[in-house]
Amino acid sequence: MITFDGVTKRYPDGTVAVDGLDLQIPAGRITVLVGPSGCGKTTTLRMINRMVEPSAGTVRIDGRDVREIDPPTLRRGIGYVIQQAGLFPHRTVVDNIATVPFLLGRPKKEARRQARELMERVGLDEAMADRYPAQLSGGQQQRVGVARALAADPPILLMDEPFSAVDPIVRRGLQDEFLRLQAELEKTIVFVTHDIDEAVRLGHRIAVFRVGGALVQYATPEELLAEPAGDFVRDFLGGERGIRRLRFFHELDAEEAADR
Ligand SMILES: Nc1ncnc2c1ncn2[C@@H]1O[C@H](COP(=O)(O)OP(=O)(O)OP(=O)(O)O)[C@@H](O)[C@H]1O
Repeated sequence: MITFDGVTKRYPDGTVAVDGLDLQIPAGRITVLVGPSGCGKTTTLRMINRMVEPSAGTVRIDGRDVREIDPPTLRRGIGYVIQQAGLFPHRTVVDNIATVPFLLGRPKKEARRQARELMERVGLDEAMADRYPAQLSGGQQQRVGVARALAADPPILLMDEPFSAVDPIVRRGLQDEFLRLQAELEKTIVFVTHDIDEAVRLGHRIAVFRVGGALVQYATPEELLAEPAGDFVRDFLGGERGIRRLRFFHELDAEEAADR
């Protein structure tokens, strides 16, 4: 469990990016942070792995204040995936994925073998292994980014708009693959997006923020769609809320039917 307790981030220029945040992020589930541009989603995410330090309040992982853990140790247990994947351009796909195991001193052969296994897990053809990032499509690059973040088998994964740079059809494929993978791995995932459809599709819980860094609602997708907390959330869900709701329950029915 990741806990934010009265967390505020004020940048040196006075911008309050996150304001008095109390939030409990459950282990083993997908929690989505959603809201308009500049509402503090990325800042919130980065306070978990100490890329950003809070101005006030405490972030804890399983009860332990993250300030007590030095950043390299902390980050070994936290995978991080960003938009545009952030791959090393001069390393092959397989070596990009094996980066962290290499750093941890695992033998190269073993790390590469594991990287190939991960490629399969995230749906990448093994023929891609020796290519360089520039020789891949945007969707393939994102898959490499996810595989790389999983390589050290961290219990926590932070994902900042990981699927935003690809077209809607590819994005849908990545989301499906991601849900399948998460059902297997049960990581604690914190996922940032500004796309409410993506939030509803992926999140077990959704935290809706507004500009100024205030959390306006924290709920399951069902609760959010059925009872948006006020005009801001209602407007953010948009006029198509009824359609989204139908689609959401329709997908849920389909999944349950498939489970039977
Ligand atoms: N290093 C910084 N110095 C000053 N202000 C910053 C810094 N980083 C972010 N901000 C400001 O803090 C606020 C929140 O930014 P943040 O990136 O957390 O929002 P976001 O919700 O992730 O936005 P987006 O969806 O556009 O990425 C914004 O007003 C932003 O301009």
